[in-house]
Order: sequence, then structure tokens, then C-alpha cells
Amino acid sequence: ERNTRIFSYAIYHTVEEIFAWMDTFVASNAGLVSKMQIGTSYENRPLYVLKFSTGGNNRPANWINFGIHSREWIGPATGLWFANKLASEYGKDPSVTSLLDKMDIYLELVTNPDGYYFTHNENRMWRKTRAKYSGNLCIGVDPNRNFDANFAGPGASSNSCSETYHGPSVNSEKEVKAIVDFVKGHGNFKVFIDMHSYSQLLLFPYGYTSTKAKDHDELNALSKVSTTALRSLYGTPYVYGPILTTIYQSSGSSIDWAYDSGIKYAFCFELRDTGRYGFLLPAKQIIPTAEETYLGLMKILEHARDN
Ligand SMILES: O=C(O)[C@H](Cc1ccccc1)CC(O)(O)C[N+](=O)[O-]
Ligand SMILES: [Zn+2]
Repeated sequence: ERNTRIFSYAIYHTVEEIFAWMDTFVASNAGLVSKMQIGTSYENRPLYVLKFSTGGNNRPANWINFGIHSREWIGPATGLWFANKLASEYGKDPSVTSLLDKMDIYLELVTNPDGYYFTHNENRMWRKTRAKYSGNLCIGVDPNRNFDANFAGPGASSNSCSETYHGPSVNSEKEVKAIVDFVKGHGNFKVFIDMHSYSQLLLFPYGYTSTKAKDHDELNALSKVSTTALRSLYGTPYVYGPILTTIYQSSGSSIDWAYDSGIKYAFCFELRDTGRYGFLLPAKQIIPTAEETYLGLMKILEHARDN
């Protein structure tokens, strides 16, 4: 019988375990962290966001979401570790402290809870939401094709059985609409990061066009700084660049929408590995992945803090 329930960051957790952890984490960091609900999923699970704030009113903010694709388990696992790291470094690490004295940080640790539950109980390789639409042959919409950014364009599928099915309409997915409404309603986000796996890439807009983003040079230079910091810990190599030329063409993605909504620092991390294990990254790589990613993330957040 386990008399001390210590939460391990070195294993993958179920959605129930993560939700329980959130309440303990918030309770033990009450002055810094609060839990918000931005909506509910298709199957009516809560869409929770952890808010890190040291005061002020609607301060410039950083958004990071994890696990929008449910089979990418390293995302939420990295997010859990990152949340704990931020809380333990505030008041100790000068950079984290100055970041949180000036900006808020919002973390959505389980962005697709229905899909995440499904990967634990039915199909480990599930990617999409679990939404059913009458007239569709298959279940699920790719949430990373459901945003209002050249919706239903090339790099998204109209076939409900496709892994990149864009859904019946823009923001049809409750999990997507909740993010859009919250981010737009807040109106003061400077950073929008969507954490994915795998491939070891740092991507920035655009995916729906070969036209260079107006901030291409700054985002490219920042990507170099971020991936260099990430690689400094364990030598993990990342490739960086615009979505279209670095991975492939895609329409309706979260970061293209965020960027076109005016959030300049819009990035997607494709975490470890490069295909040996792929989505089935062994749990022993969770903490090393989280530690190296923290270094890369901090470079982006520090840049936003200082510019
Ligand atoms: O197809 C995707 O949504 C991501 C690539 C991506 C990432 C950001 C914006 C547009 C596309 C790749 C992945 O993380 O889903 C891995 N995969 O292809 O399964
Ligand atoms: Zn993904």
C-alpha cells in the first residue's frame, strides 16, 4: 500500500491521474497557479488550463498547449514536468522570476482529452477528436486542421476517414473553439506554442502558403537560438523552419491561425524522437525530453518578455 502518493514525472499518466494531479498542484502553489476551465470536449470532459500569474490585470501572456493529437503522449508528459519546473523555479531562477513578474503563462496540458482517453483504453494510435457527424463514415476530426487558417485548403482532407480530416466547418471541434474563444477573448497573448511529436522540429508559420511570414527573419533567428539551447543539454538535434518547407503543406493549423490573429511568436515543437519509437517514445525519455525542451522554450519566452 503506497502511504505517500508521490507523483512520478517519469511515467505516462491517464487523463484522470493528470486531472487529479492538477488539483494537488494548484493547492500546493496557490499563490502562483490557478485552474480554469475553457470549455468541454465532445464527450463532455473538461478542458482545463493552468494559469501562472503573479498579479496584474490581463498581463501580456504566453499560451502553450499539449496533446492536441492524442497519440503524442510525450506532449502532456512534458507539460506536466514544465508546470512543476516553473513553480519550483519561480523565486529562485532569475529568468523564470522576471518572466512571471511581467507575463502570465497559460498551459493546456490535455488539449484533446477524449482522444487521450481513447489511446489509453481502445487505440493507442488515435490522433483526432472523437466527434461523430451524421452522414460521415468515420469518427474524429483532426483538430490541427480545424482552425480558421485557409480552412479546408491543401494539406487537409474532406474525407472523414482521413487522419487530416478538417471537419464539417471551421472551429467545429469544441476543443478548438474553446482555445479560439479564450485566446481571442483574452486579447493580449504574445506567444502561442502547440506541442506535438515526433520528428524533432521547431516549426513556425506558414503551412498553408509558401509566402514568407512577415516576421520570418525574426522567427527563424529565434528558432536557431531555441534549438541551439535545446541541443546544448543532450545533443538532441532539431531542424527548424516554416511548416510548409520543413514538414509539409497543411491548412487549418493552430499556429497559422494564431499568427494570422496577430500573435507573432507562434511555434510548434515536434518533440522526440525521429522515428525509432515515434509516438511510442519510452517513458525513460520523458524527463530528458522535458529538460531539453525547457531550455528551448525558455529562449522563446525570454525573447517575448524582452521585446
Ligand atoms: O500534421 C501535423 O499536424 C503535425 C505537423 C504540423 C505542425 C504544425 C502545423 C501544421 C502541421 C505533425 C504531427 O505532429 O501531427 C505528427 N504526425 O504527422 O502524426
Ligand atoms: Zn501532432
